[in-house]
Amino acid sequence: MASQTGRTYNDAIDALNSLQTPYATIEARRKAGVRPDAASIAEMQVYLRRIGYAPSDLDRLNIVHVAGTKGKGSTCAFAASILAQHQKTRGAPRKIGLFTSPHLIAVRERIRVDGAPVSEDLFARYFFDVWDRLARAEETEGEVVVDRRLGLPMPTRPIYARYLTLMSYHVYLQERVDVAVYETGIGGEYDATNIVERPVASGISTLGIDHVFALGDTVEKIAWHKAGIIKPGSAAFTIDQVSGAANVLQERAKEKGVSLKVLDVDSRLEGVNVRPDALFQKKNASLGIALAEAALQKIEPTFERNASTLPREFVDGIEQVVWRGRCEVKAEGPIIWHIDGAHTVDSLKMASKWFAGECASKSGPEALIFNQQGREEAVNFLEGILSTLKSHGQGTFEHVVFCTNVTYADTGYKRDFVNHQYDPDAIKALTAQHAFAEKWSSLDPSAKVVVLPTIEDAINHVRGLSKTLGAGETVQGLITGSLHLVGGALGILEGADAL
Ligand SMILES: Nc1ncnc2c1ncn2[C@@H]1O[C@H](COP(=O)(O)OP(=O)(O)OP(=O)(O)O)[C@@H](O)[C@H]1O
Ligand SMILES: [Mg+2]
Ligand SMILES: [Mg+2]
Repeated sequence: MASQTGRTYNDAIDALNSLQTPYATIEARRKAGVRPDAASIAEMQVYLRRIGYAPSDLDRLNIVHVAGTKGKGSTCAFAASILAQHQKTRGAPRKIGLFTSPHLIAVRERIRVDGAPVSEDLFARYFFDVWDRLARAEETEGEVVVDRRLGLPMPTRPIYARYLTLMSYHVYLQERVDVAVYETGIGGEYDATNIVERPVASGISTLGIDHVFALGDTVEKIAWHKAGIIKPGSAAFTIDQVSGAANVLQERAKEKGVSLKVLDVDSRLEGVNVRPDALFQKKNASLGIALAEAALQKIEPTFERNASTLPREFVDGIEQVVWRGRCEVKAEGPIIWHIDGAHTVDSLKMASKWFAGECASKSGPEALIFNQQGREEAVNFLEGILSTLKSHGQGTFEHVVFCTNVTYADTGYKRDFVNHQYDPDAIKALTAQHAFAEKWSSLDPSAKVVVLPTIEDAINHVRGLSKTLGAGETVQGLITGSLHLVGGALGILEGADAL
């Protein structure tokens, strides 16, 4: 039925893709120094009203809000997974929302209800509800100028990620979600998710350097943005941070009259199987626990925190959490794929350390598939990967492949991955990939480095290496550098409908 009206899931994704800011506009803004600011929030408030909601409606969602440079998604996944286990045994929360970004395999995974991505039909319905409401509101109200810097009227609809954020509120309010876990997109203060005024709790995961153009080039400036999700009257948690960042978080919390609780690794995690078994993940889990506890305290008057042991549901939630594309291992015959969406200096070191540990007991060649599109500084991330590997007793990669984020050799991007935000000429010419290759060859002249146009080509190249294996050997493949790369790779390894 939906197809007759031209309003299928695919139609929604096509319409959504039309809301991407084209590369040329991004460049022009960058040159003019236009950054997200308070106007971005004012606009989101107008859009929310135009789709029929007041900011206070969001209170019904009991939002758990998470910002941070790394570990946001994992923290959110832990919190949501704990809540899901609690729901299973105790019937509360009634319905759990989980809003994350970016997506790995399909856009609709960004908006989950009770663990599952919203179905294609529901996604299409809610997507076009919002689409139509925004157009109608503009027709009746006329154009609104919120952005005084540019003096331009607000576009009819917000851009891609902001549109999905707006839509998520519609989905969760309609579906009567009573706890919604929200990952910020970029930063916090001016992020589209920050129109929530009374979250149940805010959590700030590990801070570091990323999104320098939007957020600033020091960890202090970045911390200022992230602290923007701390709200008067709501609980706030973080884990230990580098000192500059920690101070800014505390100052900002104090200004708002909030006592920001700094969590150690939760001692109740002793004996709990946190995967991967790494400090960073235990920090993410600790934050997830505190956030879930805060949510349960709000919605379930009888819930009592037990300071010495974790309830069974919490342990199950942590041990059974699924967060795809992060520290994932997949065996494919003689190839063992290690898949991790790390894309900052620190997280790439973390991923390399994890890979080195996984390879310690294996024999056979190691192969890297890497990309990061549209960020020139990524060429400097390569050194960290190599030195981490070496310092953890692994040699180096025998084979290194750089490819674009284009999924398939024949058909190009999967619809959910169409991206207008990168320089199309650079993708065609494999400019970034050649720069990576040159850098890697200078760091490790013995590596066999190749540049290939698509993810599919890169995977097939590594598959080809298994033909020359000796007895008992496997190829250890690491796919990292970009969540788009990792999502495309999972799609290829698992079939196009992988989710
Ligand atoms: N607390 C942490 N500190 C450092 N690195 C981390 C941390 N948590 C996760 N990572 C690394 O970053 C990768 C991405 O984790 P995750 O998806 O939780 O982060 P995110 O903050 O949501 O990142 P994104 O910018 O992709 O949204 C992980 O696979 C892991 O390699
Ligand atoms: Mg990020
Ligand atoms: Mg994320």
